[in-house]
Amino acid sequence: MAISMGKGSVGVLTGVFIASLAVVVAVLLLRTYNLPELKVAWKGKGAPRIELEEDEREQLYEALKGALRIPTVSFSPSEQNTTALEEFKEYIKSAFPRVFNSSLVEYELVGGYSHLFNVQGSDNSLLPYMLLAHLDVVPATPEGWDLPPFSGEEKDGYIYGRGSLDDKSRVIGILQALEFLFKKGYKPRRSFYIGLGHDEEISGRHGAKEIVKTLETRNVKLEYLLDEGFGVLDGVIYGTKRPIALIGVTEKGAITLNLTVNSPPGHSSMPPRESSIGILSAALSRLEQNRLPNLFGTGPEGSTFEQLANEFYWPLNIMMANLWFFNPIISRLMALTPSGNAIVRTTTALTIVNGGIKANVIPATATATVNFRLHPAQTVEEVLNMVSEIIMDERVILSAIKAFDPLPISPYDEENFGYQTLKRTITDLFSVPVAPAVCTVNTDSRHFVNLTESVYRFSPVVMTAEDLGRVHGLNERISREGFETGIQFYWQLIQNSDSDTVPVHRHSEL
Ligand SMILES: CCCCCCCC/C=C\CCCCCCCC(=O)N[C@@H](CCSC)C(=O)O
Ligand SMILES: [Zn+2]
Ligand SMILES: [Zn+2]
Repeated sequence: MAISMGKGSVGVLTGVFIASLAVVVAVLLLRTYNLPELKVAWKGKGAPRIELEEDEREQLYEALKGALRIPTVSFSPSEQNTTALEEFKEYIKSAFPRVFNSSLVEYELVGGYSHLFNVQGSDNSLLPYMLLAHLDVVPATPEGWDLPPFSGEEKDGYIYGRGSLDDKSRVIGILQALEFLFKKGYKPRRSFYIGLGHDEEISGRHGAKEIVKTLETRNVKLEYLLDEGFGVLDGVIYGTKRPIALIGVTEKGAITLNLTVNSPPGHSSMPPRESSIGILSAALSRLEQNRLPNLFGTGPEGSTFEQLANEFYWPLNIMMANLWFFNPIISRLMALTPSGNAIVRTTTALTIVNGGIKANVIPATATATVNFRLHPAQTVEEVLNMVSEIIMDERVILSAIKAFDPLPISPYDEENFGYQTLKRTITDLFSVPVAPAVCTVNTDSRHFVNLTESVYRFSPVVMTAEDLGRVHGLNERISREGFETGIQFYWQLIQNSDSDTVPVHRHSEL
């Protein structure tokens, strides 16, 4: 049936189309002008800044350098440098005498090499909080480094060493801040714990997990917990006008999946039509080619970009403020870079492959390992089902050797003490916008979810994209200034956490 329209109907339709377009544009603009104001001023005074003497300043750099010289390497899940872990124990005792000798501190060793400090506050009606860090590091050999990775040497204002970012600077930073606080006569009002794990790089099984067990037997509940995270990102998020602090309010889940293919072995002169290596390779290729779905906006990453909309240059600011409309474009743009892709979906990384023993032998077995990092909107079960459907080959035997769901989303509303205290401390010190974010890597904090719903991940340092590449990479280093600012952060955070009320901010021009 042919549909005919008169001139009048065309005019009406055009009018309706233009009016709808005008409404959409008006809504977009209105939402953009109503964006939350990120320049905040806080009611009441925060903790004052630390004033350091020159000798104290030198002392803090030396404390970090000494820690970097101890090679507390976690080589594999079954191999750690235990001599170095022993040495580290003695080292912190001598570097921070006030912390270890204070009558306000109960100290204990957990899991052999992890450290737990309970700092007694004067007001037992306040729930304690916890600062978490880890003292083990990933391996490093001197090749490719400007200065040896375990020398703690300094060049052009930067202290080099494995662990200078991840995570010894936080271990030393937290202890140094407390040492200075005790030196100035500080007595906390709110109790707090410091936990220093010794095996975070190999899952935290004997360190963080044992600390959790210890606290659970004492029925400890925490107001909030702070662990390592991405920090203040400078030029890392495409299109932003200035550095931005991201507080990790959740962590992606993970699956380590082993793939095995068995086939009859034999002489390479008479190969079968398909070999174990061929079948495995085809499965791996299908996994890499068929990425898991783009889920941008279904997890807390939507809040990150909406809250930061004002911080993007035009036209990204309008697009971020109106994800309900621009989601399809933004999600595709994000997927173009590895770091953006890690935010929008469950990622698939082929990490280990093995097969064959000799050039003229068809191997009986080929194996591979694939590491998935789960988007907050997916579960282990869903991902494993999708993976089976993508591989679609029963000859490939799948076995998950490690799997956990994405971590719960910690509260980041205006009523939450931990989030707002962190936010206040960050804005006072760094004067940058703060937003909740998904942490795309895993931390020891994931073991603590039964002790508090308020688990946050944030490292108090400004990081460029180049700096991020140094974490687990070559020439890991921290600037003198960056390290001192980090200590300042813990100095202020510990004092701000003494409050019994949630910090209140008012939107204003700063
Ligand atoms: C005085 C304080 C100074 C603060 C300086 C801190 C600088 C830290 C900057 C960035 C750190 C980035 C955080 C990276 C965390 C990486 C965690 C990680 O790799 N986890 C592993 C866990 C392995 S468990 C088998 C992972 O694979 O996800
Ligand atoms: Zn770390
Ligand atoms: Zn690490």
